[in-house]
Amino acid sequence: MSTPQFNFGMIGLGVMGRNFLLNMADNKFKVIGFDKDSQKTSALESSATPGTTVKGVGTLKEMIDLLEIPRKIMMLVPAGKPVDDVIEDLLPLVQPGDIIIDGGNSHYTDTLRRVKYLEDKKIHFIGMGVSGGEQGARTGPSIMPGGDPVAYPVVKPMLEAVAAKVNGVPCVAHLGRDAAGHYVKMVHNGIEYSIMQLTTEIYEMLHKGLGLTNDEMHKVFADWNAGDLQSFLIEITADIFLQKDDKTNNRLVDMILDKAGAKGTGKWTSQDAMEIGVPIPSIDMAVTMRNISALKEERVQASALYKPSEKAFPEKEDFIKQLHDAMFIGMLISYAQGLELLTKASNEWKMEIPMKEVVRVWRGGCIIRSSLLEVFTSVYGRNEKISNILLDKEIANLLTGKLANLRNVVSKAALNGYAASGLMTVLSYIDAYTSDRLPTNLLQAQRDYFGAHTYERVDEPGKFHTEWGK
Ligand SMILES: NC(=O)C1=CN([C@@H]2O[C@H](COP(=O)(O)OP(=O)(O)OC[C@H]3O[C@@H](n4cnc5c(N)ncnc54)[C@H](OP(=O)(O)O)[C@@H]3O)[C@@H](O)[C@H]2O)C=CC1
Ligand SMILES: O=C(CO)[C@H](O)[C@H](O)COP(=O)(O)O
Repeated sequence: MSTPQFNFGMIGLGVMGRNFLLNMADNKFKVIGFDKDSQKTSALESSATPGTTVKGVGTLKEMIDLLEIPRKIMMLVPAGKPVDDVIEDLLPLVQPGDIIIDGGNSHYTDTLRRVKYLEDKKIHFIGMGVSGGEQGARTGPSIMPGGDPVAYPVVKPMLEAVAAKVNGVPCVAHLGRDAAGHYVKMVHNGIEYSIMQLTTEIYEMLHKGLGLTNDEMHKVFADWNAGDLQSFLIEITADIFLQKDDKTNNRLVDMILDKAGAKGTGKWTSQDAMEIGVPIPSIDMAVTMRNISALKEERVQASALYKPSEKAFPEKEDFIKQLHDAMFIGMLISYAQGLELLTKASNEWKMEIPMKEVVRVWRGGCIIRSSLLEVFTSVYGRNEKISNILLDKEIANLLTGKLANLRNVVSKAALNGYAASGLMTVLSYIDAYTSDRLPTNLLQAQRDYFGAHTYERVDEPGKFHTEWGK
């Protein structure tokens, strides 16, 4: 048996695993990697920074023998069966006290099951969200671990070393019990879906409505990124407009088919929100719009039957300002809905998620990092138990001044045939959430009429039933 000399092992050396491991090596940890694709394993060492200690091995047994005890082994493999396969492969090799980390986008219920399964075998299991994509994993991701309170302090110094830093503080924290880390990452992705959907709607109106070129749209998004919309997603959107296509010399964005892919985290966010009754319509709509985008052939047929082409908007500068405000409110509402889901799911599923830490950890490294997260950190600093950040006065002030512009954008989109479903949903959500009397009294009357479901009254407590029409 070889002398254990390595600090950390990684299984899965694809986009995320390879980069995360090289980041660990850059931070002076001695690391070892394995992938079932032997080409990825052999490519690992040659991509390491000179002077760092990185080893690729051909079997898990070699990795296990070379790791110091307790072993710290992370996997970044696709969610689902591959995670269970890796666990089964590891079980005959590891020993009680060893730590396995799943850093992929696993469904939180799978993580709960795995925590229990491995607990019985005295193996620590940490479900951990990682965000930042390829570049983030290499230079500093946002890291969202949860679960095992005994194992976390053991890996904490390593995670703090590789995480993104904001003002010198690492973007990692223990985010709650059991599967909380994966729950937080799931909702992070739901928010990501919503913000991305909104940017597509703004793009459509800038491009088709105002006739802006890619260069002009680059400038709009770059300007926005220099102001109160500063965020990774606005920044990369600005970049995307400049990218040339190698094959045609057109801009690449114009050559990409309008069919969105999805790996599932957005849908899971919506499913869980429905399960526990938390309204997150902007995230739901973003999932729905990806589904509509996938119906390309049907859309082409339908457009020949129904669709008048979108009309141009006359006034340019004013409308760009209105679009800015619509995007700002949309981004804020995407977070508000996701954060409310986290707050309520934390209670429902007893995860003890520290909300102030969540928004702090999201400030750097992750796909949804933005300057708004600084504002939310202050909101949770004032009241960590707040159920929805819209109930905070500072947030209300930020939002109300821009609301008229969102209304203008939504009404122009509707009148001119733009499918701005995300922005429309944002506006309806605000109007409903801030309404002290919804028309739901009529709905309750209908339920009682046909099903004797009873209703409550405005003037008296209790449940009532009426023999309607008698
Ligand atoms: N890409 C991204 O931006 C992000 C991804 N994630 C999540 O991280 C995880 C990994 O993603 P990503 O790196 O993009 O995926 P990749 O497909 O690029 O890499 C996964 C690697 O794991 C290997 N693998 C699969 N099963 C096993 C196994 N049983 N033993 C050893 N190796 C195995 C795969 O090999 P093979 O190809 O031969 O199957 C592949 O090389 C996923 O859960 C993903 O959702 C999270 C944040 C961002
Ligand atoms: O986790 C991520 C970013 O945070 C991954 O990039 C994920 O794949 C994005 O989700 P989808 O593929 O469904 O768009």
